[in-house]
Amino acid sequence: MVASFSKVKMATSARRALRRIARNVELQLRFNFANNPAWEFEKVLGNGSYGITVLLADKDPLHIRRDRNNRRRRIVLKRQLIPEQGMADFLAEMQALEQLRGHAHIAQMIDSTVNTQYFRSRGGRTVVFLRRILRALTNHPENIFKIMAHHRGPAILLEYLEGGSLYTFALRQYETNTKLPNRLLWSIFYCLMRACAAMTYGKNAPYGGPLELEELQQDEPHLLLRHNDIAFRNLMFDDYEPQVPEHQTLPKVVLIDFGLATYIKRDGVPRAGEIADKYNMHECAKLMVKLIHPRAKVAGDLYAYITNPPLLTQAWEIIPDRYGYDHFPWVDNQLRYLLCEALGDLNYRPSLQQMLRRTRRGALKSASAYGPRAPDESDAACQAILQQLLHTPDPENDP
Ligand SMILES: Nc1ncnc2c1ncn2[C@@H]1O[C@H](COP(=O)(O)OP(=O)(O)OP(=O)(O)O)[C@@H](O)[C@H]1O
Repeated sequence: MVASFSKVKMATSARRALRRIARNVELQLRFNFANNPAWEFEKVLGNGSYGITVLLADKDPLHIRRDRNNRRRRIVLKRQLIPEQGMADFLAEMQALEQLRGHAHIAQMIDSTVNTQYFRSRGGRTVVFLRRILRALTNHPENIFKIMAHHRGPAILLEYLEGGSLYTFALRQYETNTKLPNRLLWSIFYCLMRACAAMTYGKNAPYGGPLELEELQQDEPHLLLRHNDIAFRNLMFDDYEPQVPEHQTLPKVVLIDFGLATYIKRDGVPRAGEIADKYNMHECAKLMVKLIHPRAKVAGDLYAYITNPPLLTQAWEIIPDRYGYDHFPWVDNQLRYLLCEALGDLNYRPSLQQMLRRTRRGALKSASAYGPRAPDESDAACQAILQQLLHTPDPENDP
């Protein structure tokens, strides 16, 4: 009892210390950007154990550098909290994001460096002055590294995904006890499967090119990439895409944060690709169950036997119980049984190819495909729910 009390105390003081360090790094960054003619520090987006993530905006006084929605360009900057700590996480994230650049369901890395000090200006005062003016006019994102050049350590620049995170979405859904339309559930699930497909092959596309919707590749070697941190907070809503049927009425969901990503060793591991796929898909399927039943016990290793189809699964709580009572009658049966399979015994889980096919079919179902027990599945109802769960300002976090 005493030992566990002191453990809690240590964890609390470690958390407090981390918050203090993050606050200091934030102040330092605010100071760095305070009088910069090109970039402005907008806000802190979050911080983990090793890094801080902030939002920067292009000052663009002449209104010549707008984003695709004709708004000010914004960029996400990730940097270390403490020099040398978490270097492996940064390197892992840079490597994975570089390889996956060009995939539609992965956050797009604009640029990265292992050490911002490489960007220190050299030359006399006049040269430095002229360079500053030129930079303010063109304002290449690389300038951000130059602004931080007197700090040691890695930094990553990412495209800003402004739709909000699935964490906020799931939390508000839970708090408001909202039944999600099946179309929204299928659409999110399909995006997650596409993100899993993205992790099977590298694209190494240059930044700024068109994004490709992920399909499994027969001829490419499997990347064997495991994300290791697929969680609501690491999934972000992006934009609607009029040219992509499944993103026309519902926005795309994108995977971020590859700091804990690892590659399965190819040598001597039979079916290593399948193992990587099933691991990533399993994490996604657990999140989907949580969106249907926020209190479901899918976090541990608790499996139960179901009879139809006969299998051991972690998703038993979302289908009718053994007395035939259905707690979630409004949720599409195809979706629920697919989740039971995806969270079933490892040897019987569907392949990524099957998951892609079945989630695509689900995501393309129309609003009228659902019976009277389903919630309102219309475009307007789905958008109203997104509006309520994502875009309503949070008085605590968005004062
Ligand atoms: N490209 C992005 N667009 C918008 N918001 C982002 C983006 N990348 C990160 N964020 C926000 O910043 C938060 C922290 O980012 P990230 O998860 O990459 O950092 P981290 O230090 O690894 O944090 P954690 O360990 O908590 O996952 C995210 O939860 C998300 O809300």
